[in-house]
Amino acid sequence: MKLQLALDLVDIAGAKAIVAEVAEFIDIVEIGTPVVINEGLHAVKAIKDAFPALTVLADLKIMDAGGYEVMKAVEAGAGIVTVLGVSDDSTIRGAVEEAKKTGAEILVDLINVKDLKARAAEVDALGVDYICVHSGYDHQAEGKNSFEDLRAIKSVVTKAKTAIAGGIKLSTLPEVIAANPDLVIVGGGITGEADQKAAAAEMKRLVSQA
Ligand SMILES: O=C(CO)[C@H](O)[C@H](O)COP(=O)(O)O
Repeated sequence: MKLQLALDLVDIAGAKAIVAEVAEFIDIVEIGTPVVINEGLHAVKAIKDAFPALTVLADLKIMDAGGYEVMKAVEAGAGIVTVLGVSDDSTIRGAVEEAKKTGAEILVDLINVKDLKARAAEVDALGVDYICVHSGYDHQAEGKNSFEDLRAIKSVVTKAKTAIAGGIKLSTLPEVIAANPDLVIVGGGITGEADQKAAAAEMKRLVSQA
């Protein structure tokens, strides 16, 4: 089981500072959608240049032009790029085809998908690398999480790795780990802590035991 740090509410300098603190405890660093909106793909390049050993995930939440947008993110240094599960199959196919040219990976984010099991099975058949259940900030504000959703998609996904994101904290991590995802994505559960290094270290310890 791997641990991904999601960086959403920082600029490039802030992202570098946090990653420098916790790099030894994370497998993947996510340049979150708000960071890409603010800074562009320069943020992906800056983090990959500064931390070449880390896989950088570009959370572009692609909805159209999958091949082209994946190409640009990979050029910037992304090893994983996100595409929305609600996008058309042709968009996901284009993203997968482009990623395969360079060995990059595609994570499909099922945020706002209504029939999770059906879409997860369809997306799995398209050859994506990760399928992620996700309660975004707006859903978290309504008190939702994706723990049950993870169990649901794990019953139908046979090829892709599974991932979970959205409001995961140290206190809820054991419940997440019990559902056995391949990848746990944590943003505020690390970045919002006074001691980010200690939070990341403890999360890594728990995830590594699974
Ligand atoms: O993609 C995102 C929001 O759309 C976040 O990166 C993801 O939800 C993880 O962050 P947090 O743990 O703070 O919820």
